[in-house]
Amino acid sequence: MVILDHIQKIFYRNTPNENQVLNNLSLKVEDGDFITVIGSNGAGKSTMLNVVAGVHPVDSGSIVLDGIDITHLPEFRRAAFIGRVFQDPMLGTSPSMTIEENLSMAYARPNNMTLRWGLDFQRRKIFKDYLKNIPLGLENRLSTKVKLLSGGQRQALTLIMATMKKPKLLLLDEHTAALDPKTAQMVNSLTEEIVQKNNITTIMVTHNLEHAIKMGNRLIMMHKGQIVMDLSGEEKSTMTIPRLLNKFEQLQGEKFAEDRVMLA
Ligand SMILES: Nc1ncnc2c1ncn2[C@@H]1O[C@H](COP(=O)(O)OP(=O)(O)OP(=O)(O)O)[C@@H](O)[C@H]1O
Repeated sequence: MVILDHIQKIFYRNTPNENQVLNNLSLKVEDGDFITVIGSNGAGKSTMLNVVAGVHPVDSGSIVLDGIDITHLPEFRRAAFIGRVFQDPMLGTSPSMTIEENLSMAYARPNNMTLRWGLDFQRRKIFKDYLKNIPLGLENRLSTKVKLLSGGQRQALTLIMATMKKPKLLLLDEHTAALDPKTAQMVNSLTEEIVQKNNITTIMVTHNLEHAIKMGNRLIMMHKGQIVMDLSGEEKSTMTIPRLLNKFEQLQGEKFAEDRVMLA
């Protein structure tokens, strides 16, 4: 279980540009929850993921994971049990290394954070088996350098690397937003499959309202650094895009047409 308790995050504190981005935000994430997170630009969605991952320190409040207070744990220590996939397919993998070298590094974590990873017949077989699950033919390209892969192939690989050692928590920050719709669908299906199969607790930020409704078991909406809607069960499955847009418009006090929400 992950508990965010009254988190405050202020950028440029005590300056004319002071910006309170997380405003007393509290969230309890149950084991096995797959939460989709929506909200308008600047609502604080990425910042919430970043404070959980330890990228930014919080100004107050606490973060507890499985009963352990990780509020002040550095990012690299949290990386041992928190998997992340970002929007940019260039992040998350080492481009000049081969697919199998990248997988091997991920496989060595969290016990071995050095480059002392090895490749042998058995490991190659494990990697091939992982890759066989994705309809991209990567299982036959283990020695291809990652920089030669498409964005979708890289995101799929990053997802596999982030979940290979079953993290306690998986953070997905618009991880399909930069992909074409068909590839995004493939990566989303792979996400659901991996998350369900391994019962990985997941928080996924998305601007795609259809994905937010269809994927996961819980949907939260953020606005001005707070959670303003938290749906699960039938309330979530019967939610519609027009009703979500309506809620956005009520919160913003204006028509939502100019925001970056996609209706695809
Ligand atoms: N590292 C940072 N330093 C200063 N300000 C930041 C930093 N990261 C985010 N912010 C500010 O925090 C606010 C919220 O940003 P955040 O990226 O969390 O929003 P978001 O809900 O993810 O938005 P979007 O949907 O546009 O990605 C914005 O005003 C942003 O400029």
